[in-house]
Amino acid sequence: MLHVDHVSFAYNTHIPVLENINLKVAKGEHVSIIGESGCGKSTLLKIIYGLLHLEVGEVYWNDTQVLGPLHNLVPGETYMKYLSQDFDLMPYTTVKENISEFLSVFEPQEMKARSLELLEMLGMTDFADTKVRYLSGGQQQRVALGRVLAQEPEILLLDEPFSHIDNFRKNDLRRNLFGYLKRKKITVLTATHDHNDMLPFADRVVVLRDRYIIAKGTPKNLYEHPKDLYIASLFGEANKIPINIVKSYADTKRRIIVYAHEFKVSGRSGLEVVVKSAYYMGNYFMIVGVYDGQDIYFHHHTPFESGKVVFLNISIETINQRMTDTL
Ligand SMILES: Nc1ncnc2c1ncn2[C@@H]1O[C@H](COP(=O)(O)OP(=O)(O)OP(=O)(O)O)[C@@H](O)[C@H]1O
Repeated sequence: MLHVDHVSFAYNTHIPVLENINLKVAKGEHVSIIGESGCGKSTLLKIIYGLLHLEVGEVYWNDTQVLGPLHNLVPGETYMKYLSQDFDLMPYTTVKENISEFLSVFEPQEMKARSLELLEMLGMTDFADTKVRYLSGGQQQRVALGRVLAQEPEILLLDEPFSHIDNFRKNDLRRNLFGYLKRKKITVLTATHDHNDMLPFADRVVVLRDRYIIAKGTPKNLYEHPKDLYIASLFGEANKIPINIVKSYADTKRRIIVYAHEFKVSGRSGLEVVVKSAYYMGNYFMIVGVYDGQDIYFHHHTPFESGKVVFLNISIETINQRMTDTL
C-alpha cells in the first residue's frame, strides 16, 4: 500500500503548490490524478518518488518511508519507477538494448522472452533493432515505458504517459499497457488531463484543484455525479444551470450540472438560448448558445445559424441524478 500522509509542499516559501494531500493506494490498484494544467499533478508524483524534499507530511510504501533527496544521493527507490515527461533513453543503442538494459544477463532465455513480451505489448517489435535516436517522439515514449517496465517495479508513476503518441495508436497502447499492469498487479498512479486515459482504466480518480484534493471516487461516480463544473469539465463540455429555467414548475433555484450531450433541442419550451456558433465534431455539432449572458454548450446533429433561438430540455432522469450532487 502507498500512503501519502498529510503532505504539503511549496517550491518556494511564498507559493504553496500542494496542501494537506492524503491518499492511500492499494497494491495492484490504478489511481488517476487529474486536474487542470499547473494544479500540481507532476509535483505530487515527484514527491511520491522522493525527488523533492518534504517539510510537511510523509510518504510510505508499505512500512518503508520514501526519503527525499537529502537522504538519497541517487533519487528513487528500487521498488518504484517514475516515467517523467522527459524520457531517459540511450540514443545510440537500439530499442531492444534500451529495454533489456535492466534485464538479467545471467538468464538469457528469460531476458529474450521478457524483452519480446514488452516490445510486443508496446507495439515496437518492428523497431527492435532501430537505434533510438532515429525514432519519433511517440516511439521514444513507448521505449521509455518499456525501460521502466523491464525493471519490474511494484509501483509505477506515469506522468502524461501518452502525451507524444498519436491518436491512431493511443487507444491500443492504453488497453495493452493498463491490461499488462493489472495482470502483473503493479500499482499505478497516472497523472493526466485526458479523460480517455482514466475513464475506462482507472479504479479510482483523485481530482486536484488549486493545490487541494477536491474529490476522490470511481471514474463512473465522478462522471455521473460531478459535484462542480470543474470536475464535469474534465470529462467534456458541461454547463451549470438553475433547474427552474428548464422545468418552470420546479420549486427550486438549485443549479445542476448538465453535459453538452444531455440537452435535447426542442421547438418551443425549455431553456431559451440564442445560437452563437457551431463546430463540426464528426458525428455531431457542438453548438454554443447564450442564455442570460452565459455560454451554454449543447450537441445537435445539424448546425444552427448564428442568431437562431432554440429551446433546450433535460430529461427528468438527469435532473434527478444531479439534484443531490451540485454544491
Ligand atoms: N521547479 C519548479 N520551481 C518552481 N515552481 C514550479 C516548479 N515546477 C513546477 N512549479 C509550479 O508548481 C505548480 C504545479 O506544477 P506541476 O508541474 O506539478 O503541475 P501539473 O498539474 O503537473 O501541470 P501540467 O498538467 O501542465 O504538467 C505550477 O504553478 C508550476 O508553475
